[in-house]
Amino acid sequence: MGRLVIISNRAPSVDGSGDSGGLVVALKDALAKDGGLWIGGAPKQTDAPSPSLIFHHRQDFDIGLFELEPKLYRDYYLGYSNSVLWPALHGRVDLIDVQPCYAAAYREVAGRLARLIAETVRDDDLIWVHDYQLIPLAHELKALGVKSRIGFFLHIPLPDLQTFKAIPDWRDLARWLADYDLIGFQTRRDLGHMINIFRHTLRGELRSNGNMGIAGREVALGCFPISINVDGFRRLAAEGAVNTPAPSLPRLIGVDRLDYSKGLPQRLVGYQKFLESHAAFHGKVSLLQIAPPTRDDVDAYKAIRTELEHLAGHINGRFGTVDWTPVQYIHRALPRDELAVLFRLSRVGLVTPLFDGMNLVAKEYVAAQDAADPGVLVLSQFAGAAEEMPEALIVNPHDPQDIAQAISTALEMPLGERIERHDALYSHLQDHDVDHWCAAFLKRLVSVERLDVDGVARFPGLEPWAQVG
Ligand SMILES: O=P(O)(O)OC[C@H]1O[C@@H](O)[C@H](O)[C@@H](O)[C@@H]1O
Repeated sequence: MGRLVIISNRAPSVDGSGDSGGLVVALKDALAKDGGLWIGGAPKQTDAPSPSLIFHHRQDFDIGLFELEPKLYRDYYLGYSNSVLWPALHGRVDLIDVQPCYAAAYREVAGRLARLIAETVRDDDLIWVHDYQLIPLAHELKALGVKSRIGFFLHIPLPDLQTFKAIPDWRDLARWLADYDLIGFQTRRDLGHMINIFRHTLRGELRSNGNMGIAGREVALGCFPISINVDGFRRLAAEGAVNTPAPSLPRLIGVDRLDYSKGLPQRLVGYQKFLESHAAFHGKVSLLQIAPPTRDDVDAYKAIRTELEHLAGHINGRFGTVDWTPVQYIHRALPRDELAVLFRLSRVGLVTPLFDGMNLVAKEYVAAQDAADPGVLVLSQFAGAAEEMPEALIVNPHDPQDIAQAISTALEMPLGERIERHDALYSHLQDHDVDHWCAAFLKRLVSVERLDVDGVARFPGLEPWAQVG
């Protein structure tokens, strides 16, 4: 039986430190099952990259690191990945920065990485590629004769066809995506966009089994909403809260990387509107916004930071008193256990991105609550999480009045209604935690029929994966 091989731009740490959140938690168990391998970028760049993967053996799985030169990395990561694809796929075509060296670096990295991977994978390995930084990988691997099944999961949104076409290389991207055996999306929204893009670009035909026929082969598509370790996060919050005093005022909380897709200025403007129209709450509520820095070297990120800091200062200057600071703003990351407790002790969770693949903060906020006295989640209609969390207060993040209204509804919501909404949200999460996500994707990847090229279904005997979870 083959191994599970995960490939992502960032690799987990080689010593297991910092494993507590995100993708590593999600994939660790599946990887540990049969001696899995995780291939990802080395944390540092070098002028003399190693000509092969650098392997590290961890107790639970192996890690293979690839190295890149600083300029190539910049053009591939800050450039094409985060100055072209990230804004475009988040619908911010106005922020796309097209430079010829970016696209070339993006392809170069995928090509180089494919050569390193081809040296180590076997036909019966199951390859799972993650996210927008590595879209051309299946194409490159197949060109090198790699016969493993290859799945891809897009963690961020896929926009509609017109927006997608704003990317200069949109045809290539569509073709590269069509080289995967299975493509997974966070939402039905994104899945629908992919079907439309394949139809328009590659004359793809939707089959009755949900796959698409493209140029003589089938590409399986599916919706697999990512999640968190629900029980673990609930325990972290409950245990940590035991010795933490409750805040003196009911608190609203927001936790987001300082990214323009997160709708942070719009959120503050909504809060400002709320304060304008609810004088009774002056001095009686506060907003804690934690916004750790990210991709600081990209201009669009510098601009959003300036805008947010200006707004926070403006609101505090306008409404604050000697005893009351309406907005507390923290521009650094806090440890996960501290965040869990802050979520539990906050009356309202504000998750109002302008466009988001999923948004796990929404799920963490719900998991962290005390079921007997839960807080209320205010959630953007454009977060992928909104498809699964209709019992949140759903808002339009572009409409400050809507945000203001939701804040006041949340603060005034009776206990019975808070419990009812939380119960519904929490029980859905319990049935759809991160293990469920991982198992569902792998089960589907294993079951993909590969009748391509020579008309023969390849790679039988991978059934054990279908039992994950
Ligand atoms: O650029 P960074 O810091 O590696 O972050 C990338 C990640 O950012 C996260 O916000 C996205 O949800 C992931 O999909 C993405 O891969």
